[in-house]
Amino acid sequence: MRFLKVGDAAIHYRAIGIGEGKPVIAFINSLGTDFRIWEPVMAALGDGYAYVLHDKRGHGLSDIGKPPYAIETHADDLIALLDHLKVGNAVIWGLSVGGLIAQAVHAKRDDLVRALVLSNTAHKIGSPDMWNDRIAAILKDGLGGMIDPIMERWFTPSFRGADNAVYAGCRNMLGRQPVEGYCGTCAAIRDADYTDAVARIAVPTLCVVGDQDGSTPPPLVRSLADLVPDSRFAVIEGCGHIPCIEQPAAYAAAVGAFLKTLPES
Ligand SMILES: O=C(O)CC1=CCC(=O)O1
Repeated sequence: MRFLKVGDAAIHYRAIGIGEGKPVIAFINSLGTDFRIWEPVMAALGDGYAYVLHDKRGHGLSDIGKPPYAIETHADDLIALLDHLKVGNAVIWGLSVGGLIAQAVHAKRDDLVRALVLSNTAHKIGSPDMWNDRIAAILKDGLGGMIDPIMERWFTPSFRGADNAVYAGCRNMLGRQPVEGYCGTCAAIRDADYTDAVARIAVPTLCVVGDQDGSTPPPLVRSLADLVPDSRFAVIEGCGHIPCIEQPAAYAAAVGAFLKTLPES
């Protein structure tokens, strides 16, 4: 179990295969998840890559620090971790708010970024009213009442079966995130607008989305791809907002095909 103190927060992380000469992938999680969501994708991609995973502050085993956060604060946590691990030139693969954080990492430190995978994300997600309503409701009543509507955006109906133990585990994962940390990251999403910054992305970029994503639907992710110079766009079939859980094999295949096109680092 590894932690790195970054400012006021201990960040929980895992590093696999770093220093072995393999291309490095740094994953960034979505809202309300911890880094275990990447296990099926790492299994599908195999040991030809090195991996860096971390729990955003306010999530998983990381400290909560001082919410509300900014996307740039989340980006600084990953930047500190990559510097600590002496990793440069990594594929930064961000899911949902993780994609916003990936955009911020590129804007701040493009020397760290070999390529971007912007998954189920956008340059701007939702509206301030939507995020303020969600924050107010969760601070008042907790996450419990939000789990069902969030699950409807995360997963397709066929995945949300009562007998699907993985689905049950994902409900537990969301419901057990600290309210202050979850709302802290909601505020970061509310305040983020990378519309101008994404036009300056100068590394190979794949924008990818599930065909039934209820949080960042395909037309929104397509609009992100249209803003990023020379980006690629892919859709994962039979999939909601969390493809690393719902369709890990197809997701790893789509991103793996993109990674194989990258110039040698
Ligand atoms: O909670 C949702 O609707 C899904 C989501 C939005 C941003 C993020 O990271 O997850």
